[in-house]
Amino acid sequence: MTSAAQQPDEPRAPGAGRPRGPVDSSRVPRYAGPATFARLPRLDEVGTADVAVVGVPFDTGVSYRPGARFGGNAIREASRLLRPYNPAQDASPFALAQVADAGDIAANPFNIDEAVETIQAAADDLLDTGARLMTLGGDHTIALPLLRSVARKHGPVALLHFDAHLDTWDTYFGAEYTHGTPFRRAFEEGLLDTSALSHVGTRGPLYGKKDLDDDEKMGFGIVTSADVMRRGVDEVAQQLRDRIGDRPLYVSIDIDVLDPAHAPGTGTPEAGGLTSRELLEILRGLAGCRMVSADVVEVAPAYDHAEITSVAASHTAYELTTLMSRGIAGSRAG
Ligand SMILES: N=C(N)NCCCC(=O)O
Ligand SMILES: [Zn+2]
Ligand SMILES: [Zn+2]
Repeated sequence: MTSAAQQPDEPRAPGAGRPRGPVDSSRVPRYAGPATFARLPRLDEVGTADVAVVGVPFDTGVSYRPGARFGGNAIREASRLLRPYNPAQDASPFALAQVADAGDIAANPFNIDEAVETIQAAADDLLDTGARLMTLGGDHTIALPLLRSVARKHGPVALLHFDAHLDTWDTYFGAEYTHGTPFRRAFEEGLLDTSALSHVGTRGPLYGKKDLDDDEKMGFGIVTSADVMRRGVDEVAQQLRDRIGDRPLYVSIDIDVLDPAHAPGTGTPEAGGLTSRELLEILRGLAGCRMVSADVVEVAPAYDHAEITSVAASHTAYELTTLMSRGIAGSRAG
């Protein structure tokens, strides 16, 4: 049996009342009960949310190790230890806005085209309620339908892409929808504001120099993993903020942006990555940007140890959620 502290309150009318926060971990042990993100209420318990945390258990687009279909639930499990006040941003994200767990999108694992359509339709439905999305992947293929959905609402968006990889390749085995190609498709479809596209944490071997030439022609700027080390997180965050300005911003975080020491549980690991401390600090430096939705992808728990990767991913999603909640509270205050 669950305790009273886990029972839903009365449903919250759209836009009304105080946000319902997480289960109180001083009353109900944090390891008890179902694992929603940060022990927040389910979306159906609160009716409507300012930020909807949604899982996309889909990994049919991978080119190497499979298993990111289990990433969302691993992040939810690891997120049991998150607490309601975020000192690094001096904010209580779940009090500033209603954040709720919208469950998983049921994407067809045997048909990528159909899965991409299903993911977009589900994202459209959530965005149409007025929510911003905090998506827990899934492999990086899912960024394409998410960007389609966000661009349908906001027009072409600024993109901040944290990843070891460019993910602007053309095709694999002739396939257009894969985890290495979402941002080329998004560029071709006009979903991106090409004056504000950045990769952060890029590193590792490529197929050829042309990969970089193509990427630059699409408008991307690159802050490599070594750049972050040499220049430091504050300068990097400042440069990113300047580039983004007040454009609607989509943030896509492939957990393999972290060094394999910080994120072993992923499908295409590359040496020489960011530390989790660097990633979290750069994200905190984005306060004030108009982040309209975000994803954390490529967590593959089968290769993880001691939840290293899913803990890092849960804190990453927590910082992103805090940024969105602060933005929502700020725009409410006028
Ligand atoms: N999006 C991720 N994680 N990886 C893309 C790697 C593509 C490749 O195998 O070359
Ligand atoms: Zn990657
Ligand atoms: Zn990626």
